[in-house]
Amino acid sequence: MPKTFPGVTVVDHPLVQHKLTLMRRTSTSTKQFRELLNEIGMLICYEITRELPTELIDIETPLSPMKSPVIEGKKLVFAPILRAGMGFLDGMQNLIPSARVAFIGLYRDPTSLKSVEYYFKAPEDVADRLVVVMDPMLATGNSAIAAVDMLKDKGVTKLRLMCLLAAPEGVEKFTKAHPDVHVWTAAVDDHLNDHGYIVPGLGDAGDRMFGTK
Ligand SMILES: O=P(O)(O)OC[C@H]1O[C@H](OP(=O)(O)OP(=O)(O)O)[C@H](O)[C@@H]1O
Ligand SMILES: O=c1cc[nH]c(=O)[nH]1
Ligand SMILES: [Mg+2]
Repeated sequence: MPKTFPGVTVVDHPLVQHKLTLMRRTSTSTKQFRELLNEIGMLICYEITRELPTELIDIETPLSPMKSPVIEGKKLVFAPILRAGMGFLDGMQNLIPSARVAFIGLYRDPTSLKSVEYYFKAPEDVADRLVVVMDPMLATGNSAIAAVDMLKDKGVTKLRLMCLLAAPEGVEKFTKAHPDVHVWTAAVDDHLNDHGYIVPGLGDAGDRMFGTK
């Protein structure tokens, strides 16, 4: 039985797991890595939005008028943590084009592993919306905790966290810091190494996406 973590949904759909295996491989190219992250992003977004409220609107089919459900995309904000969170954005915007976008600039200091803020830009009325924070990697949890702190400081109360890979240490720290924010991920791996990298993991997501190493 796979271990379960309170507050975390592991998206164990075979398509997601297959694509994640390809992403983990060292031999996967930068281009393939970006494409796979985008594709997995859409599949995880499908799960994250499963319980979004819908409203009935009046439409006409070729045969008859009817009331039919729609989601209120404008009430959503996608909030990628730069840089690696950008890898989810295209696919998610394809699924929900009317969602707003907030950019959260954070990097992880390689020695202290603390997150350092360098940019924040959100819609003015972000506090009235449901915000999906996106970052493929939840390692120590420091970046995701800081991102949610920044959004809560702006008055946001409805939040979800979307990742690709998490470490048990990061899951524990994040869910303790923000028990109200549910986490979706494709896997919770074994542990963090001495440099704060997820093992077995997939390496440095930002570097693999942008070819910076
Ligand atoms: O849970 P944490 O220990 O905070 O680690 C995870 C963070 O580290 C990586 O970003 P990084 O700082 O390498 O920036 P980048 O995305 O610009 O490469 C990753 O994309 C997360 O944001
Ligand atoms: O394993 C890790 C940890 C932090 N950031 C990454 O990109 N990968
Ligand atoms: Mg990085």
